[in-house]
Amino acid sequence: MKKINVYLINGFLGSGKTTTLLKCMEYFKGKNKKYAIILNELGETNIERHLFHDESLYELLNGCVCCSIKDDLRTTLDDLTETLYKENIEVVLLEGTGVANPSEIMETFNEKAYREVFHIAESICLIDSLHFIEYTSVFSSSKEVRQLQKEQIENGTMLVLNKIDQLSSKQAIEKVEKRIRKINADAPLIHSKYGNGVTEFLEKKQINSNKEHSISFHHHHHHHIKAIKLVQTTAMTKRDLRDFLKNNQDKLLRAKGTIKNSEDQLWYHFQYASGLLEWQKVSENVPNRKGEIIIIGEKLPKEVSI
Ligand SMILES: Nc1nc2c(ncn2[C@@H]2O[C@H](COP(=O)(O)OP(=O)(O)OP(=O)(O)O)[C@@H](O)[C@H]2O)c(=O)[nH]1
Repeated sequence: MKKINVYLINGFLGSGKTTTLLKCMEYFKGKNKKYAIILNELGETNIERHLFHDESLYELLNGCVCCSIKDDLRTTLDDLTETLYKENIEVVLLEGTGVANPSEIMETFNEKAYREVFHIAESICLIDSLHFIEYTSVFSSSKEVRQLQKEQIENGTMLVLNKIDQLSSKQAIEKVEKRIRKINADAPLIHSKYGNGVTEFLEKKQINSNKEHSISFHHHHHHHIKAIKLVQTTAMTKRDLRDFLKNNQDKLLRAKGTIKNSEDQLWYHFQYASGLLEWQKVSENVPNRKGEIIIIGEKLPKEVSI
């Protein structure tokens, strides 16, 4: 039986994984290939669920805990295997958490039971061009963060230097590339803005070969990045949130969520990555909606309130 092609989308927090996943979904839709999505989210709820309508969606919600992800993934893959053929699913798109080591995921797919069904077609590693140097510098990042990024890049079969629009000079791009190449000298590398170019690469590759390639895993443990989920119980203004993020910027790597703004009583999704905060008005109406904020960082206190 023909194996199901799996596309892993990894990369550090805020590097553009979801943006790229959405582009991949469009691509496979255009090819009339049915896909299932596996989201490996931090925190207990998937904040980005609203981006995925009517899709075959599976969620791994405890992804940040080293190793427990394997059990979660096995359960998901067992469920998925049952429905794959019934629903004619040909492709699986899996987005890792920004802080998971992709080798855990690859190792699970490589177990005998799953190897017979699935084939990892590509392990796409997104890199945030603007912050990569900072995130891998001994002066501005922790050992855990550096190690994690190294593992993600080592395990990529395709490297995507994303957010290239944020780098102003050729020299800056070369510096990032040089550092990436020290970690992974062989995988093809593309420059990208908002995940553009990834599907074109996949298309070209598919035309050139249908051969299976073997992927080796590089695996280390131990990182102390954690996610905290906050439920919004009291009214909040956009400014409250902005102040909170600003005051905690040294500890925060990423935040996202949905909140009700007490000024106009409207709901907003927000994204905070690399120090930048973006808002998007919520269009869909969900009865009894609750505000939710996921913050991800190092050295976060046990309890946080905004
Ligand atoms: N300027 C710029 N912004 C980008 C680019 N790609 C993505 N973004 C923005 O960066 C933010 C994070 O992008 P996501 O696609 O959510 O990143 P992610 O890797 O899925 O984030 P996590 O799931 O938290 O790890 C969003 O606000 C995107 O719109 C890019 O190429 N350039």
